[in-house]
Amino acid sequence: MKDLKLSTEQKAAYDRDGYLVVKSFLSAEEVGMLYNIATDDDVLKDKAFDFNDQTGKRTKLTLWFTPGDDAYGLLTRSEAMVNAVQDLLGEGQVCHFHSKLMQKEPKVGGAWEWHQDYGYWYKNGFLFPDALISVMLALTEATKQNGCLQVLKGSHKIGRLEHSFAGEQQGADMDFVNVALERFELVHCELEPGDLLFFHPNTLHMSEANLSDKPRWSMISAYNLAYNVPFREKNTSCITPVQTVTNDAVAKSGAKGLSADRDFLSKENEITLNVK
Ligand SMILES: O=C(O)CCC(=O)C(=O)O
Ligand SMILES: [Fe+2]
Repeated sequence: MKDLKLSTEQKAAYDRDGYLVVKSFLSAEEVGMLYNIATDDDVLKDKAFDFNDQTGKRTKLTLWFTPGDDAYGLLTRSEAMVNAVQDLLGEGQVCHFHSKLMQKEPKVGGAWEWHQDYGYWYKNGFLFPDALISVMLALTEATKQNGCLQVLKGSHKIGRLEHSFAGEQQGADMDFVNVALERFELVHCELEPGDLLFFHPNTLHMSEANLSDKPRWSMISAYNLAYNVPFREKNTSCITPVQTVTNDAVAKSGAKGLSADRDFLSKENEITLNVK
């Protein structure tokens, strides 16, 4: 794992563009181990649920809140990751809101409509979007062919847009999205395994269905600063400061998978499916 010391230029790029790519954060061995856990682990499979797009295509995802001492928990608690998040979010105690393993399978992996993550998190009752961030870690390569993430560069400056249901997802108001598509540059965030993509909760993003014959797996972790106390979300991980571990913890974890007694999200408890 690379010790991420973000430069002033990288921080400025995040503030200006609403996203930042960091190449080769994990070594090939580390990302190989994480991908093997993701594909072989029965707990991760059992706790996965389908999230359907508008056309009925599905993305499997497994979401948990509190980071443990398994390889994924250690990764999200690593000093490198937490310090990078701290650099981008500024002052406050860094907390892990949740991580989700996105399993976009060949031919069936669904699309994600244009949205802002704050379209969801507003419904959880978070007041301060600037205190939240998403970090995508590529476990496989993500390309145009297998449905990599697309962002509108600089669109986080718009502020929160209205969101409504698009399948089971939250989609941003398309009148605004269509204008934003004319005014902001569209960037395909192609990633290699082990790369990171940080993005602001108001950055408009989407991804196409995976019609290729290659899987597109990734983990998306969301972090929050402790002062940003949500009024609907009942899980306390988002206001519990991360207990950091050293950067070699993942490599030393012995490929430990998630335990079944973690606080996994079930679909019935997903707030955005229940709040209008
Ligand atoms: O994995 C993707 O393509 C996008 C997922 C996403 O934007 C989300 O879960 O909020
Ligand atoms: Fe998103």
